[in-house]
Amino acid sequence: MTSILEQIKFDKTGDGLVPAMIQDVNTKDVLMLGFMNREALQKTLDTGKVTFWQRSRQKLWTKGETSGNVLKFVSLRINCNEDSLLVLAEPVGATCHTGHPTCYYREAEPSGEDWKTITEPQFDPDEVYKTAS
Ligand SMILES: N=c1c2ncn([C@@H]3O[C@H](COP(=O)(O)OP(=O)(O)OP(=O)(O)O)[C@@H](O)[C@H]3O)c2ncn1[C@@H]1O[C@H](COP(=O)(O)O)[C@@H](O)[C@H]1O
Ligand SMILES: [Mg+2]
Ligand SMILES: [Zn+2]
Repeated sequence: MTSILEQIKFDKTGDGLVPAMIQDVNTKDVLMLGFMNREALQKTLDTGKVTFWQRSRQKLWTKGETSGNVLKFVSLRINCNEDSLLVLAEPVGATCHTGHPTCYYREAEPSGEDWKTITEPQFDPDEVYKTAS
């Protein structure tokens, strides 16, 4: 096991997970937030593809395994308290399963009454995530 992993406080919330925010290394856009356990982070480091622990399915999930829209791992940052991660990555295609480049594609102003869509979808989700049946 890589020694940098030893410093990360995976046990804080009792589920062996830390939040992992993904940022585009070039544009600095915030792309998505997922959760990692040791195994997910080790796989990320080993393969160079950002991999999460998906809580509902209780399994490892390499982003892009269906869509091909992977996140190429570039580097890792840790916060002061060592209980969350910032992953710098190079996205291949749009990150969000809605087709938007980032999962954070809606914005509300302080005075606003609704969420405004601030990016354009880059693909049609029905095409990319064809329903298996
Ligand atoms: N592709 C995505 C995807 N891309 C980005 N995200 C973001 O990733 C976050 C974490 O994923 P999940 O919510 O699935 O994981 P979790 O929060 O641990 O578990 P639950 O919310 O399911 O309990 C989401 O909140 C989204 O903001 C995605 N969440 C889910 N998917 C699904 O993942 C599947 C595979 O897609 P690809 O990885 O692109 O091939 C498809 O079925 C997609 O619908
Ligand atoms: Mg979720
Ligand atoms: Zn999304």
